[in-house]
Amino acid sequence: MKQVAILGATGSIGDSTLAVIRCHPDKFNVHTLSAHRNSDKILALIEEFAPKHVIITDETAYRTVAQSCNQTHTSLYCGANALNAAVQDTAIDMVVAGIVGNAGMASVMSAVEAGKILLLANKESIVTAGALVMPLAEKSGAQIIPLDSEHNAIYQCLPNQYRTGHRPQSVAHLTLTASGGPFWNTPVSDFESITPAQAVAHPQWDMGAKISVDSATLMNKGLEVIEAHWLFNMPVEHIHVLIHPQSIVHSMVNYADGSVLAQMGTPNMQIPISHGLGLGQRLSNRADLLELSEIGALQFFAPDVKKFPNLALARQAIKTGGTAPAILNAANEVAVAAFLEEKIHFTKISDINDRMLNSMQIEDVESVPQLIELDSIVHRRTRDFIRRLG
Ligand SMILES: NC(=O)C1=CN([C@@H]2O[C@H](COP(=O)(O)OP(=O)(O)OC[C@H]3O[C@@H](n4cnc5c(N)ncnc54)[C@H](OP(=O)(O)O)[C@@H]3O)[C@@H](O)[C@H]2O)C=CC1
Ligand SMILES: CC(=O)[C@@H](O)[C@H](O)COP(=O)(O)O
Ligand SMILES: [Mn+2]
Repeated sequence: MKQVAILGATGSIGDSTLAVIRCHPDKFNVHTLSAHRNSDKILALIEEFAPKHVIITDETAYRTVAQSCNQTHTSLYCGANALNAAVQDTAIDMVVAGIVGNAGMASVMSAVEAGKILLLANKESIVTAGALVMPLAEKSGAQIIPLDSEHNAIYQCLPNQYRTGHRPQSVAHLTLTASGGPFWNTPVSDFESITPAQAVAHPQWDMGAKISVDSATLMNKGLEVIEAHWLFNMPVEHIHVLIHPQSIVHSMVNYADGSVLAQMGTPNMQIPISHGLGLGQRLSNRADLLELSEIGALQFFAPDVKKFPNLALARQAIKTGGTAPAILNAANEVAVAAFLEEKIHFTKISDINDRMLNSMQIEDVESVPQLIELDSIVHRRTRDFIRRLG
């Protein structure tokens, strides 16, 4: 029986992880859960799974949950520091990193430091702190298994026993597929009027609001190029991107002999999560099975980086190195939140990212406290910049 901690249990990754775990009560025990603000949902999960530890990072939500929780088996804790400590519990075998944004970085580092099996969905943490996370995993023995569908696909197409953080032998390049989001076919002249409701309506995947907007601006693919750089130790020039609107081929590995291995499946996160939780065993789940005869044709196109500048900004950031990806990621978090709050137009997201990436001093990445401080500096500057935009 594997003891599992699910960080961000109330989100979309949390939902998909728990859906797989419900299919295998003999294999997994939900040891620890975390939530931020969704008190009703975490109360329902406490009732269903009776986890040993639950961490609520938002204080108000913690108080609400503490007043209503009558599960005697469960201990409740409040705040980010409690979360960082909880993931190091020696009883935990696997940590699912499903918190959205840089808020998940410290808990990812903590799980890696403790040598856990880390099932990584929270791409922002590796974008920001890849230079710290990967060497720490090497030192602690932590096994990092990507859940992000593209990176999980690549991981599945690499030889058995492949360990993340090492440059895979005989690989010419990696090909990340991108759905293109809801607007890859929309004329750029219509971008100004895109609403948050239109941007979060992803054509293929059912996901949280932030990643859905990132998919719509192609920043998600930019973050994924940086994520692939760290996870597979690949130079950015060897990480290609192809628009594939059907989201059936989740990514590919292009080997030196011309062979291309791809992983396919319906667009459902239960599939990569089952693969991660299974550690080599194929676990059943509730995702629809792939019927290629119903899909008909699979299409692939080159991305248009003029229309979607975020993809080029991400490549620039990783080539620049140091804190550049952290700055880009933090600026993007603020810009996406402002777009969702209808404070800025859709087109401003990449403008703001460009401005922040190209106006701040780049330093070497040295420590988590440095990155946390940088994150709050970029947040403040980006908010100020947005205020000045009017
Ligand atoms: N959804 C998907 O299919 C995929 C997601 N990912 C990545 O996985 C991560 C999660 O995405 P997704 O599940 O869609 O996001 P959601 O918005 O659906 O869920 C986010 C989770 O993070 C918690 N959370 C939010 N803010 C904080 C905070 N400040 N501190 C601690 N916890 C917080 C939320 O808690 P609460 O709801 O209680 O407030 C919730 O549990 C992202 O990094 C995303 O890029 C990667 C590939 C696919
Ligand atoms: C499910 C998943 O991994 C997402 O990151 C997904 O890939 C988003 O779709 P896009 O390809 O549109 O960014
Ligand atoms: Mn993805």
